Amino acid sequence: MEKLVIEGGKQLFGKVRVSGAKNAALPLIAASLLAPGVHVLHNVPDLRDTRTILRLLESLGLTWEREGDTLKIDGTGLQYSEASYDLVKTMRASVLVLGPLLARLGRAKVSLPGGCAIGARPINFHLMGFEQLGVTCDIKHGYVDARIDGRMQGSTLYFDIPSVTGTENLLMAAVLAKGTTIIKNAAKEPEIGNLIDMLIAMGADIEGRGSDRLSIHGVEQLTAAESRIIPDRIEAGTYAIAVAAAGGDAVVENCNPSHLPSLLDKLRLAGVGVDISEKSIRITSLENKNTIKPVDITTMPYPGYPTDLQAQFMALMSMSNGLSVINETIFENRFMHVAELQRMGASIKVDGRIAMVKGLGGDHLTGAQVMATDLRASSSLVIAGLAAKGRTDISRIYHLERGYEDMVGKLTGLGATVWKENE
Ligand SMILES: CC(=O)N[C@H]1[C@@H](OP(=O)(O)OP(=O)(O)OC[C@H]2O[C@@H](n3ccc(=O)[nH]c3=O)[C@H](O)[C@@H]2O)O[C@H](CO)[C@@H](O)[C@@H]1O
Ligand SMILES: C=C(OP(=O)(O)O)C(=O)O
Repeated sequence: MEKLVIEGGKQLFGKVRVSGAKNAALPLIAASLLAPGVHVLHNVPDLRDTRTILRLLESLGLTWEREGDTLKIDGTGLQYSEASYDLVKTMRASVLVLGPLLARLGRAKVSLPGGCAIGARPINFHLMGFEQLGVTCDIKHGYVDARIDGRMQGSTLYFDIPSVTGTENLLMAAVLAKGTTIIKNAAKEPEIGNLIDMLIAMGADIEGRGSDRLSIHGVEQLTAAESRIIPDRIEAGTYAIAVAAAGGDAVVENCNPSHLPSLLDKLRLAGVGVDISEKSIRITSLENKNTIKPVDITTMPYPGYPTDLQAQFMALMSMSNGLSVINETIFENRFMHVAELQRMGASIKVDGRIAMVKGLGGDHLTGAQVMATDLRASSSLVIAGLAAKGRTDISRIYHLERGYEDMVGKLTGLGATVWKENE
């Protein structure tokens, strides 16, 4: 297994280019199950998770080829097969094949993902939605066995909590259903807009893009199309926070600042320089390094503060000059990074879903041996390691590789001293 080593304490300068979004690439790749022919996707990041979903598609009879960041997926050879536990346990988003398989074959058998380090993460909303469209879903031997004779029938669905992959799964099911499906309290994350654009390019009829009420008028068939994955807002936010924490002056390029309203506001409140243009964010944190102000955050569905940037902001707040309160409302167990940040000198107390962070100033963190527990917990340790004095060794970086393309190369390009080593 590999670990990541960082010699901290260096400010970051220059430019870093953001890759395509993991959380958009996964549903768009799954959507290629919906129609035969060659689907062309541009700006696809090469990540552990995108490789996993492509292996899953291969197991269902699809073929694909990659040239640079362009992926061509041939949806013609689709045949019924199970999505096995071995694949699903490494990536929960594998459940995204359920909707398209039901739409095209009327049958899907997908391993239940189970919980993960950040929470229980049930998929009851997905299953309830499919059942309302006429599907029978049985849970047997750890698998969801879902089937319907003929086409699904459009219906009105309501989510108790807006679920991102739930909305995506039901969108992909409803596009080929008979009649109209309405999804109320749908999630509004930009990745859903990206999926809707792809589905419309394939011939789907969807209204309400960007709102929490989606109307999907089912069509009889879809055709393969060409789409582009949006920039990864979480990767962009991670590098923006990294520059704020380590200090420096750098431009996060090829991103969409309008997808990060809450983070950019919070960084400004923390005293960090934030200048945005259409496709880039310049972060300046030169004199500020020792005067980061404490700022509270509460994670919320989009456009609220994203849970996927909570751990990274906590690393920054541990270097502020005061008390900040972090309220995690989305996942019940997303504070696994706290104990590791404490090993680096952070002062954080957790009470249920609230973390109280006592910032001890910009020069307080010290490098340590720490362990990554999930994807974003890992990136918060990277941020702390960049800002800390001395050497930080982060083990289990396979978590990081699920969602960050070439992080070592990108940080090195900003002037950081960072490398991978065998453990
Ligand atoms: C691949 C992908 O896009 N992953 C993202 C997606 O995950 P994911 O789609 O799994 O997260 P959801 O939006 O579904 O989860 C939101 C909340 O709803 C709950 N819930 C969800 C579904 C369900 O059937 N029952 C239920 O109770 C969850 O436990 C959670 O508390 O959105 C999360 C919230 O922005 C992000 O952290 C993940 O990075
Ligand atoms: C939680 C995340 O991903 P997933 O839903 O794939 O676990 C994430 O991207 O931070």
